[in-house]
Amino acid sequence: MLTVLTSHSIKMISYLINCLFDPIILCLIIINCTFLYYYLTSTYDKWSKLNVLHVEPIPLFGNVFKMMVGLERQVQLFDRIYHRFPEAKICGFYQMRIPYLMIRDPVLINTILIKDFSHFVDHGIDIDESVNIMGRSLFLTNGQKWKIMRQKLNPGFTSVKLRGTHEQIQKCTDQLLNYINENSKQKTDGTEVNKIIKNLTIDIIGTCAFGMKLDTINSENNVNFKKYVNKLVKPNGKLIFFQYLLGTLFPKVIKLLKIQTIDVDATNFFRSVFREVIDYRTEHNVDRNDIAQTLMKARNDLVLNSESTGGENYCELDIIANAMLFFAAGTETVAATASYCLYELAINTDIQDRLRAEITSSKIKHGAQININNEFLEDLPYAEMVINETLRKYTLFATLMRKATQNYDVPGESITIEKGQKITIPLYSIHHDPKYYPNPDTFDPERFTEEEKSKRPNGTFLPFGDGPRHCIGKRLAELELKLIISKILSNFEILPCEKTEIPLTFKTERGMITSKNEGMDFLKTIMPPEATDLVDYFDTTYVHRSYKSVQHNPNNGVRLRNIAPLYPPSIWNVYQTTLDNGHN
Ligand code: HEM
Repeated sequence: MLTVLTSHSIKMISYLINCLFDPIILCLIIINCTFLYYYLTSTYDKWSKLNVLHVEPIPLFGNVFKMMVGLERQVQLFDRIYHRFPEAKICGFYQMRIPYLMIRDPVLINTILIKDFSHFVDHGIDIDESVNIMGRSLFLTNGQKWKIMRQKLNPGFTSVKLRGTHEQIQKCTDQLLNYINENSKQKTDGTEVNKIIKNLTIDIIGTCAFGMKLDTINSENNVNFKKYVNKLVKPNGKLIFFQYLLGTLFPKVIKLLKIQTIDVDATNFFRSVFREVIDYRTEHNVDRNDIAQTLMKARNDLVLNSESTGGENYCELDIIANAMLFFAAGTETVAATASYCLYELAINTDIQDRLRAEITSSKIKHGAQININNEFLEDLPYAEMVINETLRKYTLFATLMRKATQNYDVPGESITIEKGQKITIPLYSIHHDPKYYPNPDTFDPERFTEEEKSKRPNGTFLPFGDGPRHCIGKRLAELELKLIISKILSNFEILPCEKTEIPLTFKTERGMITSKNEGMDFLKTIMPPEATDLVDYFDTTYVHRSYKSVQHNPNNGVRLRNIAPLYPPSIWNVYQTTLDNGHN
């Protein structure tokens, strides 16, 4: 058998070699290669013609060779280009054969995102909606179709609407606390914080966007939900290969091939779930004033009655795509940010202590010891500083993207950005530029005091983007983050454990910068049982830890005096009384 195969292979190879020396075939190969070479490099003179500073491209790869062969991450590529021209407002590079313009100057960024937004409406990612339903979602739709859909969905994310979801979100975070509590009793070597917060965020979007109680944290019944959300957010080899690789080189061929790049089962699953929600709500006259209701109203206005569609056609799939997008965009992002934040709090206990003190005092001030209320959430300035610093240091998306939808004369420069030009705004690099953030690798919430913020130009802090196309879920994400952090810190002390990776290493997955070894995943959460009497007072274990350190530390008192100013007098008095009453 083997001999037969080998003799066949030899014949085949010698036939091919003969072909190669056939003058006609050789000629055809040379013509094709020349044509291909010309096609792949024909765009490479764009930036030199326009006198834009740029990185010299190499055939086929442009400037992304290192990234394509795995020698650098996407964020490193953009950072390399950003630092290559430190004085330039804009610079050019080539992603394979496509010329990109990087906007470096914060003032220009601000103008493009906000004042001159009408010239840069689109994200500029072309995904054929007939092969991937996500092409219909808000993130990927363009022009007028995006504008109308965004107007319809915006009302679901206003502060007033979100207030209506506090209770739902709070119930989910309570489940999280119970889970951590049980888990930390059973597992003493650390809690997989990131994993359980991911489940929590699925529950939160489930309740807010679908009006469903999923309880992913506790039950394995929701394997379907977990499975299909994962399919939406996990890297999809087919999508990367056909859409991003071949699609960049031969967009027309890929359009013709119509290869499905999204899991059809996931689409069908979300479709049937959303249908059930619609049927249930219609039948039972449920009007919950939540995001699900906003989606249903959009369906009524744009699909069923097709009023105010400005000539655009919408169908049921457009609505389902957005429900799916909320899961894809609203779960991993919040979970990763919350986990990074807890990681930093675990290794910076002074920040953890100060934050807990603020949470405790705000709870008492606003009577939110049992049920968190709106006044409490709005009175957490230090928590906002800590969250902003997390969003800066752990910028999830390396860049923002835009495409010029009209010709645009760059103010103060002799260059016109042509209609169709793709633009990159290097978020990560700006958030880590020592010019705006000295010692950028240090976690320092003080960068976000009002005074420090006023020293930086607009356009230097954009974790959610900016302007009319900024992240629609920004308020929801901030609300979730405050709730998650304040609930956890009120009940647990967070410490690094053996599995915690210090410092963290990173990778880029699905365009999102994530920790490589899930190193921020494992943290120790402790709630010593003997602290419960103090927990009654403060709903926190902070006092217990200080109290313990007082007990065991020969210099006791010193630490207490040091931390005293962090507490408002009311709390400090109770604390002292507790110690005086014999706990010391
Ligand atoms: C920490 C959490 C989050 C971060 C850092 C984040 C970041 C971003 C960024 C950078 C953009 C692009 C904005 C631009 O182009 O100017 C975006 C868009 C978007 N985000 Fe978020 N996001 C987060 C959470 C959420 C949540 C919770 C939801 C929804 C439930 C959500 C839904 C969306 C949607 C639908 C878009 C597309 C908006 C449009 O094109 O009109 N995001 N997000």
